[in-house]
Amino acid sequence: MLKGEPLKAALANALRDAESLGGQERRFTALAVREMSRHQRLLDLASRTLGHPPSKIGLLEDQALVRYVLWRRLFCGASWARIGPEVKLPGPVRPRTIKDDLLARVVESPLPEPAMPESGPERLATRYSFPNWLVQRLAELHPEPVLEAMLAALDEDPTLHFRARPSGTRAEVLARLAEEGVVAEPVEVAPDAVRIAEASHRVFETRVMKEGRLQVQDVGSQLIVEACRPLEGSLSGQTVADVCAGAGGKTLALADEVGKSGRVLAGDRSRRRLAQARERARELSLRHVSFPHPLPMAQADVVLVDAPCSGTGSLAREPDQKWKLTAKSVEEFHDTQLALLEELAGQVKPGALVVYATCSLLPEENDAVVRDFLARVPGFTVEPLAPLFGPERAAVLCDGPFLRALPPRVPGGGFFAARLRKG
Ligand SMILES: C[S@@+](CC[C@H](N)C(=O)[O-])C[C@H]1O[C@@H](n2cnc3c(N)ncnc32)[C@H](O)[C@@H]1O
Repeated sequence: MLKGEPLKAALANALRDAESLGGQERRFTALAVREMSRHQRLLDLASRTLGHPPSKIGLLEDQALVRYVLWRRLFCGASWARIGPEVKLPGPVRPRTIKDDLLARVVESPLPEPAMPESGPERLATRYSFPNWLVQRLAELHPEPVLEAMLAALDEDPTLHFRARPSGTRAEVLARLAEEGVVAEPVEVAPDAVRIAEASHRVFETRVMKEGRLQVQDVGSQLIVEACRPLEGSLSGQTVADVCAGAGGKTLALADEVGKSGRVLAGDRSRRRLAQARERARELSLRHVSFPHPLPMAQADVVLVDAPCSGTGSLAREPDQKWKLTAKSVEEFHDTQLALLEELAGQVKPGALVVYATCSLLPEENDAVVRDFLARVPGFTVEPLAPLFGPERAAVLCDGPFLRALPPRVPGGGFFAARLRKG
């Protein structure tokens, strides 16, 4: 978990092996690990202020321990009486050189107000634990109050959002959840989106969930699927190619949209993720989803390119990514995204709609990819998304011709989509 593997995968592996942990302990462990990564910069500043700079703490395990006790102190308001037993180990289970009395001092010593940087972006980067380069880039795009609200939203453990299925049945699903004692509410900006207002795990035990009437899905992901709809009518009966289907989140939603008279053709470079997508489609008996290789792109009326990206819009869910990304990796994503679009442009049929989407906040991976694609590949035009969403939602969701869902105005992560029509 400390060696550069994505946190989500490392956590899943570690928890799989920790057979003795119960459900509540697993949830707490996952939360604690995410939080330590999420608030890393602020926790390290507190550690430095208390005279223990992380650079002077030799073992990574010890650094993690100090971050943990500081997270419990500063974000959970826990005292040493509570934290002490949590960090005591029955034996030499792992390397650890820090003694309990030092940890106790870290929790109990008065913490002077840490010296905050003066400059706007650096102050925000410190306050909300983001790398300077990313906040500086975002500060070029958004006024400070907007940026601060965005960073604050990305600095919180995200609320789980769900999609009511099939489309248009949200009110019924909400009523069924209420009958089962789960408090949930509609999310205004997306017609099928549901937010659960309490500890999210209970919803997984409900009948409505077990019947497959709810799917975990970000609000932004739901909007991207909506961006695949025709301006008039519905996707019913159409053929959609989901080029970067991953584990199938949007594939399942697209399958609901096209219905049994339509088809979803799903592909992805990762066989492992595609196997997960196949399994999920099988569980929901979505027989009109298939996984041909190569994808017969010329058969598709709509092609969704949910491109690999920096995931800067999903940093609330995957906080470790912010410490791994660099400005250079963003440039590399741009090149991959452009190559992906260029490669399929020649394969899609005339009249087809290509929806290009990311969960990135950065124009390098969004507007610039569309701009460079249009400059290099003739025959495509951008179709504005506002008419699809209607004026009220477009005012919140659209920026020029594009979908640009930004937290906290749109709950959940940040997303982008563009509609490209082949002439
Ligand atoms: C943003 S994720 C897709 C998420 C997925 N659509 C969902 O809703 O859950 C991007 C995906 O693109 C895949 N990918 C990366 N390069 C690719 C390529 N050249 N062709 C197809 N898929 C690719 C990755 O394996 C990854 O699963």
